[in-house]
Amino acid sequence: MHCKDQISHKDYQRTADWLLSQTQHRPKVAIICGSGLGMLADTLQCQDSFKYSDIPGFPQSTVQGHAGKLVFGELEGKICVCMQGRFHMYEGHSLCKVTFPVRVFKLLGVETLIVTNAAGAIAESYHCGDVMIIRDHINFPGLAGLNPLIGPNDDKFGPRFPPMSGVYDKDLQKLAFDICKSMGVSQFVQEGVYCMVGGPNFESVAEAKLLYKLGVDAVGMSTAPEVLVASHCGMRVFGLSLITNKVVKSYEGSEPTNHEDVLAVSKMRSEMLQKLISGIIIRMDINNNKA
Ligand SMILES: O=P(O)(O)O[C@@H]1C[C@H](O)[C@@H](CO)O1
Ligand code: HPA
Repeated sequence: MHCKDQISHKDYQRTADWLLSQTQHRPKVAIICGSGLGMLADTLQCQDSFKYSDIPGFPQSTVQGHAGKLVFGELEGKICVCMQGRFHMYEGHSLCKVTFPVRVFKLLGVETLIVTNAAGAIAESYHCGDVMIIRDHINFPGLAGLNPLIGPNDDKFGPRFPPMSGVYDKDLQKLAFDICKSMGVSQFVQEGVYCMVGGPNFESVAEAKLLYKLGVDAVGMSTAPEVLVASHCGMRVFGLSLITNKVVKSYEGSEPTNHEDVLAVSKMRSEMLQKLISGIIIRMDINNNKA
């Protein structure tokens, strides 16, 4: 079920070739926008934008706060492609579909993947509106055998047994910290472990307590499969979680989490995230090519 629709190299190539025929942009950086964070794409200049429904082979977004558009453009001369809306396992997509765009990006020539997500705080010291630089992840569905790399390995993308230690690029983490310092927002910045759960329900109190004991700092319903597939095919990866809610860890008197609050907090911090990600891309070491 994780990869019920086995996708062949030709399928990824067909989508990549179509995109290359529709835009002059040749991105080196791809950004996947989390819930309510799609406005990051608005910072791109000279945009070419494609609805997912118009892109051959692309899955469709079904979640509120995920616009369903692929936007190509420039940031101070650096060429980027931005997913305004990602695909989640809980929408019913197989993990091959969830991660389909990442392999298409690889074939477009992308070398660095930036992932963002909305996540709930498990760590006691985190507050709503904090930004967590992802140091590592726990891929719960992956540990249980729901993994996009299950099935015949495509050696053209990467090895059968890819390592997952050190996947989140340390230099980019340091750069992000430095930029936060220069923006004067260090007080909102955390560094920690993201845990992917399957969703779509938010956690029970007992599950939240379990995640706390496991050393999870923030929990969400995405990101790990995309990071896995990007790392498998040799991309550099950087990830940010926007803390949109405190996960309920007590049976006494806490408000339950809801998606509307998640979107409201994303909106509140969108400008800061836009500036941070633009700053990273502008100062990152990348080469650009035009078609
Ligand atoms: O796409 P992300 O991981 O940002 O979305 C999170 C997880 C759920 O899709 C949704 C819950 O509000 O936000
Ligand atoms: N749990 C899981 N996913 C989430 C949460 C949460 O509390 N907040 C935003 N995405």
